[in-house]
Amino acid sequence: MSSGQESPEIAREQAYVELLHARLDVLRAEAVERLDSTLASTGLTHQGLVERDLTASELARQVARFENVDGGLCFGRLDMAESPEQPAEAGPERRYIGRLGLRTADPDRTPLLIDWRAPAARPFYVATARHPAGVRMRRHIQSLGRRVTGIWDEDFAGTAEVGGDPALIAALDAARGDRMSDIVPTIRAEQDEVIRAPHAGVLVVQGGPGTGKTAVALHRAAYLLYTRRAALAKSAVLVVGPNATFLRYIGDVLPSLGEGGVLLATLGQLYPGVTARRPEPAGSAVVKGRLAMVEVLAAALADRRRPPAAGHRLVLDREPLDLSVETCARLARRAAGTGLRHNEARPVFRELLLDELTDRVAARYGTDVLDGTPLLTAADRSDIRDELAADPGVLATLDALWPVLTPAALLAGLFGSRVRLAAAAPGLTEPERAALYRPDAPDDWTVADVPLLDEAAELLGPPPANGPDPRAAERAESVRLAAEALAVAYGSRAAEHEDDGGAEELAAWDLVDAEQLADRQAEADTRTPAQRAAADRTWAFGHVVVDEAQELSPMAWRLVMRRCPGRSMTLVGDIAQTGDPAGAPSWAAVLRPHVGARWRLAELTVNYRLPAEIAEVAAAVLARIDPARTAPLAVRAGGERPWWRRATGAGPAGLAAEAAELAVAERDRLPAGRVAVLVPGGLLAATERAVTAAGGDRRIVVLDPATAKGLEFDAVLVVDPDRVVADSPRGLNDLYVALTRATRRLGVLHPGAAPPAGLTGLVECRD
Ligand SMILES: Nc1ncnc2c1ncn2[C@@H]1O[C@H](COP(=O)(O)OP(=O)(O)OP(=O)(O)O)[C@@H](O)[C@H]1O
Repeated sequence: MSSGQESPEIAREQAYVELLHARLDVLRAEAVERLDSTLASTGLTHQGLVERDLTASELARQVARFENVDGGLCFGRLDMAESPEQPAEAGPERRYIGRLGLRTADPDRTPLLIDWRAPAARPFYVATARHPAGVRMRRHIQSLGRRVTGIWDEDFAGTAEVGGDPALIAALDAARGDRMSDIVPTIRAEQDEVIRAPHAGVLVVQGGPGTGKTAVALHRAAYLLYTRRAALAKSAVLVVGPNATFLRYIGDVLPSLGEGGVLLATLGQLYPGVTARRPEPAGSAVVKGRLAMVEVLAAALADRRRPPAAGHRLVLDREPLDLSVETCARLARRAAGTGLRHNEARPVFRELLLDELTDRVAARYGTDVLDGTPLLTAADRSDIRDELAADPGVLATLDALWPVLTPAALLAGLFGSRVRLAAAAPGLTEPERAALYRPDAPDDWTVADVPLLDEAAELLGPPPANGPDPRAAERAESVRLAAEALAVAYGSRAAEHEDDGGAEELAAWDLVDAEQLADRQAEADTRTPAQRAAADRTWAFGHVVVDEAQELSPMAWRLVMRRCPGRSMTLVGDIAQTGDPAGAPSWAAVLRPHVGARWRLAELTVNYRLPAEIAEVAAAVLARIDPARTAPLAVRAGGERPWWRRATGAGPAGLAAEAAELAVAERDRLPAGRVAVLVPGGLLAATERAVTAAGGDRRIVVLDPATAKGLEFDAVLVVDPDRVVADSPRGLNDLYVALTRATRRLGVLHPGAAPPAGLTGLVECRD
């Protein structure tokens, strides 16, 4: 690896990188200027305003893209082997690889930088000495901001070093911040294959901790947004993560690759209008996650339509009219028989009820004594029906026998009543029903309630609309105007396309159609597709990524599958890390109900997070979870042995104080980076207090293993491993998660006299 200013090659690359930045600066300045003048335009007509908003949001996106890729713009170079197609005088082809594509401003529009996702960049990731993929020399370019700090060449013509990768090792050895970084300069071949896999269908990416599943899933999202821009920019990509801490951790990766427009959400955020904050006892989460809840909800709905035991009485023209249980049940059966969802079938039930009541009222007038024909004409009957339709008693009857229901009302009604639970869930045991019973705060939801609300919304359908939409004509006019605006925007599109031509470009006319645009304009709606998707339960995402997918319950899978009817999905996870008792026992079991056997499995086998010494400790725990599973291979050795220490402090407060002291010492050993104290849930509050008292700062975090899932830290202290295991039916998996979070140092604080059971490879620390 060459480094330092003195190398002439570095100076040459520095000059090229400066040229790239100069081009990027020009493009950014142009975009900013166009954005400013677009926003400053005034006195516009309705159509002009629509056009302005459209252009402004597209330009703002471009500016953000240019700004986000500024650090580490170019990270590689390929010198291609000579090919017969290449004119001899042109010399061998040279490609610079970077975070986006750039071309010269002249009419030739020669490529200056190739987007890492373009096909032309692929050899950078897959070329090997044995299969050079047309590459003669691959160069890794390291930089700090705009300054080139080092280069490293792999010469596939066989004269220089091949193997190892200082750029990768430097990336892995770097201190961790509180945000994940992108890995575009150092993506490995097995990861590249997953990233560029065809978009269609369900792809499961299984891999042990630290194999780059999260990184790969996010880069795959960026890749799909690049290659399928037109479709995905409209339909948006959804990334589902296990908790808010995790989403914050990964939140910078896509923007650093120049990709916004992706919705990151936890499962608890996937039902618009609900924020799932209520804590959930483990027992009820398991029951709520079971597939049996589909039938429970359907039975709860049927229960809400059950006729009263004594039938239903209403008063019409001061005379009582009784609907027997059989009559009510017959009407309900016929309405349900339409196959419509509950709220959608209400107008049908209403018609049936009106028919029944009209017959009954008409019968009061009797028939002609001579020929037995009804005394009322068809017109009379029609008048009676109209009067009945407006009668408050009839409306009350409709509400009693076929009420409009919201998902929240159905669920709160079920959980709030032991009687309703018994009627709807006879197949559950008494303790399981007791776990669901919740009489207080009906509108306070848990994460496990969210898939149930979604299921209920599917059963119920939207509440019925009343009459024709008076705004229909107004809207039709808006759609017409918006279509005109789009046509203008399309006609005046910039000729400049800065990518290497390998993918479709994102443009306004790809993002919206006239109808969407009209909606936006009518409501002054400047939301992106991702923002609109977040507010719409029925949104069909173009691609869905689920991280830590092993944690989803069967009910949660039903919700996620509904968000992606096209089944273009990337599911990443590790069955050995399943901590949620409602989570996945195997990928096949999880996916069978939704896609049968039509899914592909890709495995990642190399561990980029753990040094070999820590990986060895974790591997022994993995063998206890499932002896058939192979631990991923650590890519580097750290040189520091994981340690354990006997806790001497008395009780939880003593243990917490000792943990805090050790955490502060770990932090002080590290020049930069972060320390995590991973404790059983019951010790969280005490340890947080103790860390603050011991002089903790932002570089020390206290978490339970479930929240630490997916995260990583320079040093990790696992407190009371036996209790971590004992705390949950999948406690060993939780311990495995806790032991696999450290990039450099791992310590264990153990209250017992003997060394921690089942943790091999730790050295005792006595000082
Ligand atoms: N090719 C790579 N180049 C540089 N760093 C990498 C590479 N692949 C993975 N990493 C780094 O390894 C670490 C682990 O990656 P990631 O969190 O994606 O793993 P994971 O498989 O999702 O782990 P877990 O199962 O524990 O959540 C991250 O710091 C990531 O940036």
